[in-house]
Amino acid sequence: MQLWSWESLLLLGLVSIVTLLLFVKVLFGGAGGLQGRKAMKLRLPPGPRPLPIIGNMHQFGDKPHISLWNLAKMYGPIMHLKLGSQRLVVVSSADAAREFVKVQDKVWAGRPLPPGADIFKENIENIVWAPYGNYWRHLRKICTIELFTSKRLESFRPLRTQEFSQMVRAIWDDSQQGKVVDLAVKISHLSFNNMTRMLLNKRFFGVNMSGQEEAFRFKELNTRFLSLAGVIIIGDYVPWLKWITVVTDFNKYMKKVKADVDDMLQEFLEAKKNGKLCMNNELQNNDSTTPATAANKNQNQPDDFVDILLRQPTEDGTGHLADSSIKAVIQDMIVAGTDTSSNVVEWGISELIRHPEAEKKLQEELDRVIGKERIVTEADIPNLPYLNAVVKETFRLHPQTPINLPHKSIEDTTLGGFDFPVNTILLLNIYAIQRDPKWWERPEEFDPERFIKNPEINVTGSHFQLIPFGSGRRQCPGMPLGVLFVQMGLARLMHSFQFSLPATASA
Ligand code: HEM
Repeated sequence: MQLWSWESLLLLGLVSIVTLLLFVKVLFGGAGGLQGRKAMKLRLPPGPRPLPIIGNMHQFGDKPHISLWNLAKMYGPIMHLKLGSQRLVVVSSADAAREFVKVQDKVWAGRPLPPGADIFKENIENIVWAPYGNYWRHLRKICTIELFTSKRLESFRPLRTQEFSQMVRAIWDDSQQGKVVDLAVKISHLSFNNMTRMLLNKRFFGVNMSGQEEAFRFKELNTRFLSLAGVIIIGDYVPWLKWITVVTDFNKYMKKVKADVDDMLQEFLEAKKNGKLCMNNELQNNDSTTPATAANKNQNQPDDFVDILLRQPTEDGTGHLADSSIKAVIQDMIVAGTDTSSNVVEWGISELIRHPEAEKKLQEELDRVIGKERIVTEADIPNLPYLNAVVKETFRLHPQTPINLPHKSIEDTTLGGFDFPVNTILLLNIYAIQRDPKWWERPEEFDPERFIKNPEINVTGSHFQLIPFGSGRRQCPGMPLGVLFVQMGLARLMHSFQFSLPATASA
């Protein structure tokens, strides 16, 4: 099935706009309608002039982070735009970001509805899209005190070690057989396995795995679902153009993807409840890093996330978390936590290949601290400053959400001398912030040394010039896991292999 791009929807929308433009102009008297009069009283930030009906939608382009960055160079770090009738504030500097998500953290902790929410007409149960309120707070609390504690993450350490060893082994085996190794696929499967083992105690990809087809289907469905989250649906912003998604069958497509993902998650949940989802022992027995017997495997198996979620109460304490909420959380973790993490490792490797002096330096550090006789462990990470610098520099140049997930104001507010009515959408241009020459010398260059000189700058959300996980109440709850995955991914790969460009390729 073809995925509809927002451009094609926009094109269809424009056709109808042309025919209706005249009518609307007469009806609302140009900019003098109620919206217009209200806007005149508000002190709004500068920004490009919106067109009637579509607002600034045409200025987003196919790389909105770049288009918005270019606009910010003209209009400043706090910029006002419109998507249809929806107000947006686009923030492109670290100082302004601090004001919005630290000083006014709570005011901007809302989320707009996800794309196409109107098509589904269901309560939103995902953490990612849940409105700011009791339900979202309850799920975040479960994340903080149950799922992402250091103790819990530590309990999954042997499992992560196994998965990393399996990846290294698979790359080695393929290369020994003269096969072309698709590193991106290997890292992506590793990330998926890592996550599904933590979530469901289920491993999808790898040698002798029976469920490859199921795995590809699940992963493909999730990828489709993720791509839908980034689509701009014209009817969400121009309500009288909702019919476009009906005539183009786009709403049917969205419903089908959502239903397929839901069916699959329901299957996993049922299997889990009936004790039918279980790791096979083949991995354990193949792995040289963990002493293995069938008996100690079951004994050592930590509770997975679904085990924990099944024990959680509802937010009002009257029962257990509904299946629909548990499925939404599983989906959040897979969609938000797998490709994001593996993409950063892939970018890190590609930057190191293009900068052989940095690759050499990292390998010398690994050889000096770990040596050739043992593998890198998570306990080694604090002793690897150059690795940490490479990781931060990769997060800086390659943020996985170049424009942060949208936030929304939950009340009227004033900031920097500007007025923002309730329900204004906030977009942080992380890409622009992390390349701002005010903070970064030669910002386009991959240069881990900048973090050797300033080791105190980190990604945890208190240095606003580096916020790949966002900051404030809505900050990524999976950050500790994401960072660990990238650190270990780069360390294990760089400790095990020498990467270089083929003689015919250029950096
Ligand atoms: C390198 C890896 C990752 C990156 C770069 C990343 C980045 C982000 C960013 C930028 C946000 C939006 C923050 C905001 O709205 O201000 C976010 C939200 C979120 N992330 Fe991550 N993330 C990563 C890994 C993970 C992992 C491993 C998980 C879970 C297992 C996860 C789960 C979530 C969830 C549930 C949210 C929504 C939070 C909310 O709305 O309250 N992420 N992530």
